Amino acid sequence: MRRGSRKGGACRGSRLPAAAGPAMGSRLRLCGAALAMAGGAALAAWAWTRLRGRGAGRGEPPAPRLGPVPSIGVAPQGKRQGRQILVLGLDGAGKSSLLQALATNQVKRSLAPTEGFNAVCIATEESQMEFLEIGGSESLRSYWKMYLPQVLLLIYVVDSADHARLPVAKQLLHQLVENNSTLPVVVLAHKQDLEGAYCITDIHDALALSDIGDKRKMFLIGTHVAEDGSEISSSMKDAKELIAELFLEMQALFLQHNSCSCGR
Ligand SMILES: Nc1nc2c(ncn2[C@@H]2O[C@H](COP(=O)(O)OP(=O)(O)OP(=O)(O)O)[C@@H](O)[C@H]2O)c(=O)[nH]1
Ligand SMILES: [Mg+2]
Repeated sequence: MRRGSRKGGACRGSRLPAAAGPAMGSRLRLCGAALAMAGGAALAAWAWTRLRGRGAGRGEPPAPRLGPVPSIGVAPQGKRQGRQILVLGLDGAGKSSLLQALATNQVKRSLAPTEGFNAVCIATEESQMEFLEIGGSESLRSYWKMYLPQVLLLIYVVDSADHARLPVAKQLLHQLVENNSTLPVVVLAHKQDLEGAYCITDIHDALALSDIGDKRKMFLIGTHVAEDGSEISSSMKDAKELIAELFLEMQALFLQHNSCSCGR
């Protein structure tokens, strides 16, 4: 396996330029520090302003809540169907840290492993995004698949420097989406700040993303949350904008589908 550059940017000696896309056979967009997009123009209009404000309390999004894994079929599922974004990945990949940063625009690394689920809400002018992280430890992975049918979008986080566990991360991702050929997937190649972190091209290869169907929308973005207290990196902002836009798009499709079903 080749080693890549840090910081989620261009990949030294990579076979794929930052803006490569169609040649990969799927609708994957590779996104570096500047969120290079390629191929057909899904998500052309970024709407960062939609993400501002309307959180709980003093305009701040609520802090992540921790809790036990809910029984399947009850909250946080149920009537929230069609609004949730599922966040999965191996333990320690950085899911909670990422969510914290996305919710507050500030970096504050989470240190405690998620022992159940972690629900984070980000309100936008148009909708309310509900992120649901299920912890990545082995005992919790059996719950992952149960949440898939009712979410609009899957965010899959990998620790780009955890080379040894990339094959496991790949296997789990492939198992997750094997029976769902259209669920959009955003892969976050996280911890790009770490020495030895694989760049997005290497992560693309290690996860065999080309093999995950050609019907779904798929994106790969390098991210990191570097320093406590600092503002989030531009790649994190790009990821947030991408997720918000994709979420709105999928929610519109979901509502359209539901109203058609009701009219029958
Ligand atoms: N260097 C570096 N460390 C990070 C980054 N993001 C998170 N971490 C650290 O990685 C460790 C795990 O982070 P978490 O956010 O708890 O990981 P998780 O995926 O939520 O793990 P589980 O809840 O156990 O599934 C923590 O010590 C974080 O401080 C990053 O971008 N760079
Ligand atoms: Mg966590």
